[in-house]
Amino acid sequence: MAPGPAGDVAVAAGVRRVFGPAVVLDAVDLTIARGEVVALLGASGSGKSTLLRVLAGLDEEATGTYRTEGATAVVFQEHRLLPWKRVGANVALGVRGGDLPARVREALTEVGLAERAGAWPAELSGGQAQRVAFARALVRRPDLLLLDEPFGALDALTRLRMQGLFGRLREHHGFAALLVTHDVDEALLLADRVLILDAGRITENREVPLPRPRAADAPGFAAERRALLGLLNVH
Ligand SMILES: Nc1ncnc2c1ncn2[C@@H]1O[C@H](COP(=O)(O)OP(=O)(O)OP(=O)(O)O)[C@@H](O)[C@H]1O
Repeated sequence: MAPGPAGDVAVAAGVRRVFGPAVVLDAVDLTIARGEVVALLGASGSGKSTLLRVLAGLDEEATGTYRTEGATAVVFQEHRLLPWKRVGANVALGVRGGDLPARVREALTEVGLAERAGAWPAELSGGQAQRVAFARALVRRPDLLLLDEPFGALDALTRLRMQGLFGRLREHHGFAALLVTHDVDEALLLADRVLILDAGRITENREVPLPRPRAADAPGFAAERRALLGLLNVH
C-alpha cells in the first residue's frame, strides 16, 4: 500500500475477514494519527478483537489494505507473561538493542514495579501482572499500542488506577493507541476519538469533545455517555 499522509500510524481500507460463511469484518476503513488514542466500541461479537488482530499482523487471512507505521506493541486482557521467566526477562523478551537492562528497568519503573524485576509472574497480583504487560509493551518504544480490553479483567478500583496510569504513560510517551473496550466510560476517559464497529463496518466516528484531564463527574461527560450508549442501542 502506498504511504498515507505523514503522521498516520495505522491505515486500513476495505478490510474484510470471513470465518466460513460468517462475514465478521465486511469493509473496515480507519486511520489513526500519530499520538492519537482511538477507542473501538461495539457489541460483543462485532469483530473488535478480530480487527485488532489484523492490525497487529496476527491474522493473515484478512483481505483489503492495512498497514501500521513504526513500532507496535499489543496488550491483551490476559497478561500473557511466561510463567517460567522472571518479570524482568518477560519484559525483555523479543527485544534487542543497546542497553536493554536499563530499558527494562526504566519500563518497570514507569509502571511502578521497579522492585519486582526478579519476581515470578505467579507472585504478582492481577493488576501487577497487567502492569508488567504494559512495561513489556513500553520497552519496545511503540508508536502504536494495540490494546484488547487491557483493563477488562481487573477489579473496579484497580481498573481506575490502571486507566490513570495509561493516561500518564500516554502523556509522557505520546504513543498512539487503538483501545478495544466494552466500557463507554473508559472510552470517554481515555480516547480522543471513538469508533463503533457494527455489522462489519465502522458506523460511527466521533471525536470526544471533553477537555482533559477527564473525570466521569465532569460537566458534559454524562451527556456524552448517553449519546454513545444511544449509538450502541443501549437505552
Ligand atoms: N478463529 C475464529 N474462528 C471462527 N470464528 C471466529 C474466530 N475468531 C472470531 N470468530 C468469530 O468472529 C466474531 C467476532 O469475534 P471477535 O472476538 O472479533 O468479537 P469482539 O467484538 O471482540 O467480541 P467481544 O466483545 O465479545 O470480545 C464472533 O462471532 C466470533 O465467533
